[in-house]
Amino acid sequence: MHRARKRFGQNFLHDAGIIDRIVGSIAPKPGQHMVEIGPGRGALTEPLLEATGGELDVVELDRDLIPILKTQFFRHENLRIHEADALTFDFNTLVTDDRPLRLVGNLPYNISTPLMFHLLDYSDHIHDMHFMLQKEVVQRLCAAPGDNAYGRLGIMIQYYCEARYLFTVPPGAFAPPPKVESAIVRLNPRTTIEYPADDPDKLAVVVRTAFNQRRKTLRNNLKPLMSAEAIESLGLNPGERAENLSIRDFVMLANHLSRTESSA
Ligand SMILES: C[S@@+](CC[C@H](N)C(=O)[O-])C[C@H]1O[C@@H](n2cnc3c(N)ncnc32)[C@H](O)[C@@H]1O
Repeated sequence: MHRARKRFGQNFLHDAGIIDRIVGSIAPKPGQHMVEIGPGRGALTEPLLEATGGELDVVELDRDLIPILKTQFFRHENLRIHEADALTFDFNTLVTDDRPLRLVGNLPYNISTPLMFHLLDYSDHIHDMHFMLQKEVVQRLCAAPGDNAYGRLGIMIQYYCEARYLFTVPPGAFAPPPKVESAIVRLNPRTTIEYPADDPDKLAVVVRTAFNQRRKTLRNNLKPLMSAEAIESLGLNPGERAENLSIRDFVMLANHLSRTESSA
């Protein structure tokens, strides 16, 4: 018998109603290229295989789960089991035709943020991603300017993806139950970025610096990068706080930084 491992963030789904609701929101169809990250003991794998007509890629790190999955799904010859760390896995190796990937995962909470950033590298090949995450993380991913949860994570992810909070999942849906509530998020990589940054790395720097001390103004937080006059010249109020700026505002600040640095 496989014992749930804390190290791998193993909280297995066992509530049939919640599993149905998750798969219903994903709405997988035959012929689509679904990929599940962290299949665990197969709670989502089974209905995903059923919906796609038997084709699925899964990426699982815990090597003790691999033989269990192989035994459980031995009839499914189009289930491809990859024993790998999703954080370093090259998702391009799964792209073998013109079908975009649809990613699904009840993710270990400790890897969720780095994993989402890793997956952004493949966004050209991804149609959508549905993840179960800690509720607070989903709130941050989907937050709008002015929300308490609005900050670095939401801005950087929403720059690349549309993010939607689908629903909350209580701890009792898992065995063992986690200490916190969870939620399902849908991320759709944008086909075109409305306000592109000249250099996305500069956008990351500006956002990080602007939120350095949340209660402080742009004038104060951005001092190491630009003057209050420069902020004003972009039509922004230096007395404003970062939490009230739109993604477009951050892009303007980042582009100002790239342009002044390249002309210096
Ligand atoms: C929260 S459990 C979910 C299991 C199953 N999908 C479910 O819903 O019951 C997370 C799963 O991700 C796996 N995992 C943890 N870290 C991983 C990583 N870096 N790469 C791939 N899988 C990982 C764990 O072993 C576990 O099976």
